[in-house]
Amino acid sequence: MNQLEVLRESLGQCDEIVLDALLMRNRIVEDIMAYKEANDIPILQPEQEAKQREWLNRRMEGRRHKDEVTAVFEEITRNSKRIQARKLFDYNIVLIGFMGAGKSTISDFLRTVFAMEVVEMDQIIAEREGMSISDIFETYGEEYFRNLETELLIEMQSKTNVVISCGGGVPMRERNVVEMKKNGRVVLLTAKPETILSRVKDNHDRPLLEGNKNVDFIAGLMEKRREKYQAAADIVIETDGKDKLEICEELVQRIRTLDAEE
Ligand SMILES: Nc1ncnc2c1ncn2[C@@H]1O[C@H](COP(=O)(O)OP(=O)(O)OP(=O)(O)O)[C@@H](O)[C@H]1O
Ligand SMILES: O=C(O)C1=C[C@@H](O)[C@@H](O)[C@H](O)C1
Ligand SMILES: [Mg+2]
Repeated sequence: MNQLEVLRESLGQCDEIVLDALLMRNRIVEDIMAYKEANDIPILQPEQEAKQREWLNRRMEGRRHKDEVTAVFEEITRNSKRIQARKLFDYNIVLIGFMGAGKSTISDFLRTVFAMEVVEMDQIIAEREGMSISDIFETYGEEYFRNLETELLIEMQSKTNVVISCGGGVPMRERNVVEMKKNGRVVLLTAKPETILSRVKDNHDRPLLEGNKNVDFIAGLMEKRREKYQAAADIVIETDGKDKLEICEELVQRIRTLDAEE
């Protein structure tokens, strides 16, 4: 063997070690999940990720290829999260609820902890149409917009492990509820009108609430929608006084219970 062949042989041996270590690591990730489930330990423990990052920083301090190694570990972490998510849900999570209930906040947190893809329905529809939701309503009318919502829900049925953050009016159409349930668990996030007001009062991106930022208006609109929201929901989570970690942990545990019952 010439020197090049020797070096390639060594590289191949390194790849074997990396491959075995990755397979072993993935098995351990699954074992940790199973242990948490069997012992009723919280599934979400974001402090673990921080500890692993600190460990890597310490180990790579002042060493060559720190950025490259860090990038590999980031990808490993992302994949571990995806393995966990796939073990927990083999369907989509559909978040519904009143404006300010926390659909986007919880979607974003689920993306952070489980590396799940997030579909913000309003945002995707606005991007695809090349105009804001208000402009779509004005130009083509509400029926056109509602049809786009239905089509997007149907499109999502071919995917799994996606978090769908619905526009506020999505569950008002019965057909939409039928479509979202075909490959999704529907989670209704609720909050008291006072909580909603405190969350949305300084924001101007919610046309329905502009000029209506008071508890009476919010309570009235919420009551009008309550029945349809409740009817659509597989799970209802009250969010008042809870942070996003508590809400996501509750979501995971309630979904597990629901799956176990079926
Ligand atoms: N559990 C929570 N505790 C405290 N603040 C929260 C909580 N959930 C959301 N918020 C805050 O409330 C505001 C509204 O939340 P978010 O945008 O997630 O609501 P949404 O349901 O997506 O609303 P919309 O239907 O209008 O899109 C944000 O500023 C967010 O930071
Ligand atoms: O509650 C609603 O009917 C709506 C809420 C927003 O998310 C947008 O989807 C649109 O403004 C309609
Ligand atoms: Mg939102």
